[in-house]
Amino acid sequence: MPILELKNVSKSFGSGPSRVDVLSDINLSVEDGEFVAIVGFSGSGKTTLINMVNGLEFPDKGEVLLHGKPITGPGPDRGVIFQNYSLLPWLTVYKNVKLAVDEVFPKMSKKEKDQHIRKYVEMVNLSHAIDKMPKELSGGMRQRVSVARALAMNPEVLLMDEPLSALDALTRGTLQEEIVKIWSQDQKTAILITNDVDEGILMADRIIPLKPGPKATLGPEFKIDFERPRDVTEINKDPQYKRLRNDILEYLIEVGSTRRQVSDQKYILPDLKPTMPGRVRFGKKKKSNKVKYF
Ligand SMILES: Nc1ncnc2c1ncn2[C@@H]1O[C@H](COP(=O)(O)OP(=O)(O)OP(=O)(O)O)[C@@H](O)[C@H]1O
Repeated sequence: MPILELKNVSKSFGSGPSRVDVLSDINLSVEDGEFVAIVGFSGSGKTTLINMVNGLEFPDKGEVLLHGKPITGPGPDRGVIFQNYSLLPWLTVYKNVKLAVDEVFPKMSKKEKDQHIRKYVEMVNLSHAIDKMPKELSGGMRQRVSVARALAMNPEVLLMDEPLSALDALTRGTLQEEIVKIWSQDQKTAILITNDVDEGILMADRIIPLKPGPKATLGPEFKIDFERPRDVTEINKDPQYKRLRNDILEYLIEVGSTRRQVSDQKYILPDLKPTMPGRVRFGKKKKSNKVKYF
């Protein structure tokens, strides 16, 4: 059974003339341990989609199921990393992580808890800053704390809503690497919301475009089967990577322009920036380096 399923999900906001039909007929099935990226235009409904998985929003139609049961609210089985860090400014790095750990593991001994917190802070390379306040940290460091906090809760599913989009390319590359490393070590299931096709290709097993709304729905999936750990330099040189990237972008641009003809809503295209400099390697190893198309 898939760990997560969205079945015929539709979601609107408001009523009467101000009603916005954001998502329509969304179907998604995610297997345990998979890394899925949902890529789409700004304003197409990506956050609404992830909020339903997180239990912050509920579908008007259809159902969102975790282990076959409807999601009724947020829970420790799902860890979320947002774009805007969401750290408590009056707590140190250690205490920001501890707050989450206290909530999820109330029975853990003081010593175990301390080791647990330090392990995750170490995992994101922030041991040297463990007693610093958020205001003393750079954007990338703050986002690392968010990653450590989400992972220290040991969720089954890691939900990431454009977690790296505010960061510079180098920090972004390093954090992409760290997230994939931890995902592969801890065998988590991960859902990444991004507007960056390259990020999806480097990190995920599958990319699913969200067609822009109104009534946005999921498009055909693109299987990403590059060998892991993924070497950015090697991938950048691979003609299959270029083909795959072009196919996804072309698809997004095509559905974007079709939708614009039937809607006056404005969309911002996903990132079309050049690929990052080759420095990092991504995730666990896979047998084949063939790219599959569906
Ligand atoms: N609580 C709400 N009430 C009314 N409208 C909403 C609400 N939440 C989202 N919307 C609308 O739903 C649409 C999709 O928003 P959403 O934030 O899900 O898009 P997104 O793809 O995540 O955008 P971005 O990439 O810019 O973050 C937008 O038109 C937004 O104004």
